[in-house]
Formats: sequence, structure tokens, C-alpha cells
Amino acid sequence: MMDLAVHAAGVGKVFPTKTGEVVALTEVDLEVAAGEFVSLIGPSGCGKSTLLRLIADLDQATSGTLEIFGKPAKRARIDQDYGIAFQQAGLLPWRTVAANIGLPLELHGTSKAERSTRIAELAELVGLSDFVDRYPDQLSGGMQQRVAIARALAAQPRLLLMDEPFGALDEMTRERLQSELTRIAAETSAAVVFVTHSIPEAVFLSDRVVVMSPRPGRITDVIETGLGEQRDEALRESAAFFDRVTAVREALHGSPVVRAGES
Ligand SMILES: Nc1ncnc2c1ncn2[C@@H]1O[C@H](COP(=O)(O)OP(=O)(O)OP(=O)(O)O)[C@@H](O)[C@H]1O
Repeated sequence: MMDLAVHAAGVGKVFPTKTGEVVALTEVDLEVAAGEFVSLIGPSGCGKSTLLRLIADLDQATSGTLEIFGKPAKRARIDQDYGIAFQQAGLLPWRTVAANIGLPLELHGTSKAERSTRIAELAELVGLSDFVDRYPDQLSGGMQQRVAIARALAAQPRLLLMDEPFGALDEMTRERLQSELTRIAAETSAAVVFVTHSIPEAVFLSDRVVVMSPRPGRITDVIETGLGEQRDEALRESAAFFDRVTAVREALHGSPVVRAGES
């Protein structure tokens, strides 16, 4: 069991509201292996962000059990077992790129010398070595997201939790960062749980794509991509890639998609 980055069993989440209870998640069973890349996809309101927030200990499940590397989510948070990156990069505008990347290390009490070595490594990992002295408002959206990823990786977490981190980026930047993320995940051996609305993004990045449906939010399908280690531009144009995109689309629609020329 210690091999599992995430183990959710029968997880449910109910939000009490003025107009009654909202069942955001019901009976969610999910296992993410160490080093595995798993995307969560589904229509708006199906509970993707809620599930990620439960894993990150930003909120608590109403029912079921949730373990991160065999520990309760709170323990994993204290131990900095995971890093998080959201759609908004959430950088501190008064800090340089280097100081933003190093923030988790400061909180961790890492020495200044160790911090600067690690910041240099991380800046190189995300391709920002020449920009460490800049401030966030001097960077493009894609560069800001790279800083956020470097910061999420600072404490060498074994798990990355990402909620639409590329959602606000243009398509070309988005594809470039997807490629970089697959390389970074492979180099760091971190497991990733990645929330997205984009079917091609989920397929390109993941070992498995978890399909969810709303009201009440639950997992309806899990699709193995089987696309192997090589995640490059050629993959995006391969038959295997299109096949998996179609499989995820059909799972989202709940039935085979009728193609032009077929009846
Ligand atoms: N704090 C809250 N109080 C009440 N209801 C909430 C709260 N947070 C989420 N919900 C409800 O829980 C359900 C799941 O929300 P969640 O944000 O997890 O969905 P999502 O799949 O991430 O959606 P999107 O793709 O639009 O981001 C929704 O019906 C939402 O309205």
C-alpha cells in the first residue's frame, strides 16, 4: 500500500448550503500509483476540483477514507509530500522568480546556501535560468506558470496536484508546457493528479484518464492511454493518440460517438 500516492476509498463530499445539501462527490474509489500521471476530466460541476482539494487537505471528505502515501491527507500536507499548482499561478508580485520558487524551502527552514542551489536547479528544470531576478509582472503567462510548477516542486514532493494549470494559456504555449510537464514528471518521478477540461490534454499527459460525471459527482470510467514514455509532437498526430482521444470522448458522452459517414 505504501506504493500508492493516492488511495481514495468510498470518498464522498456533501456541502451544506442555505437551499439544502449539495452532493459534490459520492463513492469515489481512486488509486494513483507512485510516479503515475492521472488526469481527472468531466463536465463543469462534477467535483474534479473538490476531489483535488480533498487530496490536498484544503477541505475534508464527508465519508470514506483518503490516504496520501499511506498517511492521512493532513499528515501528508505537514510533511510536504505534495506540491500544488492551480490555474492562477498565484505568485507573490513583490518577490523575484527565485524568491517565489524558494518560498516552500524558506517555510521548511532550508538554509540559504542549500536554497540557492535548489532554486538554480529548479529554474533550469523549467527553463527559466535567465529570468530568476525578474518579477512576476515581467513574465508571460506561460512563464509564470513555469515558476508555479518550479515552486510546487521545490520541496521535492512525490506528488503534484494540478488544477487546470494551463487553462488560461494560448494553445501553443499550452502544448509546449504539456510537453515540459511530461519531461519534468519523468525526471522527478513525481506522481501527478491533473484536473483538466481538455480531452487531448488529458490523453497527451496521462497514463490513465479518470472520467467523472456530475450530480452526484462520481467516477464513471477510467481509460488507460497506453501511450508509453515518449510524449512528443509526433505522438499528437499518431493514430494511437486519436484512438485514445475518441475513447475518452465517448466515455464523456456516455455512448459511442457517431462518426460522419457512419450510421
Ligand atoms: N464550498 C462549496 N459550497 C457549496 N457547494 C460547493 C462548494 N464547492 C463546490 N460546490 C459544489 O460542488 C460541485 C462540484 O464542484 P467542483 O468545483 O468540484 O466541480 P468541478 O468539476 O471542478 O467544476 P469546474 O470544471 O467547473 O471547475 C458543484 O455542484 C459545486 O457547485
